Amino acid sequence: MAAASEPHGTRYDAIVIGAGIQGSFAAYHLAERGKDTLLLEQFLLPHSRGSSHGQSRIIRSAYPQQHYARMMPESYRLWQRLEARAGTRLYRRTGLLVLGAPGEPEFERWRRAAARRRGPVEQLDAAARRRRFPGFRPRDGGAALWDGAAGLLHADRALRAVQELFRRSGGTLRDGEKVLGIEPGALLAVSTSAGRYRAPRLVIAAGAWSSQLLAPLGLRLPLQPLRVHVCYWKEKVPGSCGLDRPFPCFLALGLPRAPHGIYGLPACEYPGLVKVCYHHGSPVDPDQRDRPAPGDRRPDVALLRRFVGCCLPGLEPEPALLETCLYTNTPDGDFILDRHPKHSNIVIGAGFSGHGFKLAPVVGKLLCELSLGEEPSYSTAPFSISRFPGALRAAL
Ligand SMILES: Cc1cc2nc3c(=O)[nH]c(=O)nc-3n(C[C@H](O)[C@H](O)[C@H](O)COP(=O)(O)OP(=O)(O)OC[C@H]3O[C@@H](n4cnc5c(N)ncnc54)[C@H](O)[C@@H]3O)c2cc1C
Ligand SMILES: O=C(O)[C@@H]1CCCCN1
Repeated sequence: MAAASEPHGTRYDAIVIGAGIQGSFAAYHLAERGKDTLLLEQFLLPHSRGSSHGQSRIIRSAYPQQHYARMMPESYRLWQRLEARAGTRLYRRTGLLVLGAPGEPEFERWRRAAARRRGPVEQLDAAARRRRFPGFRPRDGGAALWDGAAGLLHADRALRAVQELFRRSGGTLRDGEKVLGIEPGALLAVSTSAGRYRAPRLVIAAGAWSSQLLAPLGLRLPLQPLRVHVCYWKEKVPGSCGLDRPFPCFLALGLPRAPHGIYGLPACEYPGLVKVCYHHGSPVDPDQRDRPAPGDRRPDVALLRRFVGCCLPGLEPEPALLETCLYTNTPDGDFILDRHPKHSNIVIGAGFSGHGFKLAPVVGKLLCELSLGEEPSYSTAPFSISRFPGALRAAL
């Protein structure tokens, strides 16, 4: 059914704010369910100012938390379905090495989770790791897990594909249109820089900008936008660390000077350049992302130099390219997927804490189910707003 133009704003069945990967998947699921859906994006698409740009994101089943591991089989299936429908390749299998040290608490958490599930994640002894992956020279006495089905997702291409399918399912995508105000109610209203729209349900998936939209709705969530440096390192031997080489994605845990972990992916978006980054950043206003504070000496880049120099002998230990991206972190690193505590027809998807891309097909489905008032396919208890009592008090 086409959206109806009314004196108080064009009417839709659902409005989604934010055309990053989470909002785009939420909108796609709503449109697939026959809902006349409007997806609003403040920037002209494509853009690189949020969290979903670039050409590589890790996808893995290895997860220390059950609530994510349980969603991964369906997420892989939905990515496959998207590939088939869009007729484009989004997933490349590379495997994932999880590097750590026996007895180190974080690594043990991953190891116990892998053992409990008896799934696709196996232990790798030091000799096997050296033989199969000579490009890695981890610490003495180190240990490894191997997730053989893991790989990478082509992020920009995936975002384009899901937005295209959303449109093909009858959805309306309006970019370059910033949401300026939300009036709650049974039929809520959304005002933008270019118009006014009404709908009985709203999904807010505004990434690092979420707090700006939620504060006027009485909700103060502990969301911290972080500027993250994305560093690329040149192979010493051309072609040695590409997608077709025994150079998998990796995650190095429990490093004394890098408590949040260091990760990497084979050369993919730029020929000969391997992405190796620190899984953390510095607090930032998302509109000032590209203006680092004076005196910022990039301590993350310094620790990456040391890591590359000692553990990845096939790479030049100086970054060849540096880009920026945004994380939006919660204090516990878990997502927020919930209804607004006071306005139940407003659903929030936020705080993806640097690990949300792989799960976006399932996250979008959950946001769609929550906004349709249905029982979600997976328990959303770990993602609830009530785990932040301060936010609730402010809202009610
Ligand atoms: C460097 C980096 C590496 C990562 N690596 C991985 C990985 O390996 N694996 C993995 O699974 N995940 C990874 N992630 C995390 C993943 O990319 C994010 O969790 C995900 O992209 C978050 O998507 P989003 O839709 O919430 O946010 P965004 O992509 O930022 O989308 C939010 C959108 O809302 C729009 N918006 C905001 N306010 C308004 C408004 N008022 N009006 C209209 N539009 C608005 C914004 O412009 C933006 O486009 C990584 C992230 C980064 C930055
Ligand atoms: O979600 C992931 O798999 C990665 C892990 C390392 C940091 C970035 N995100």
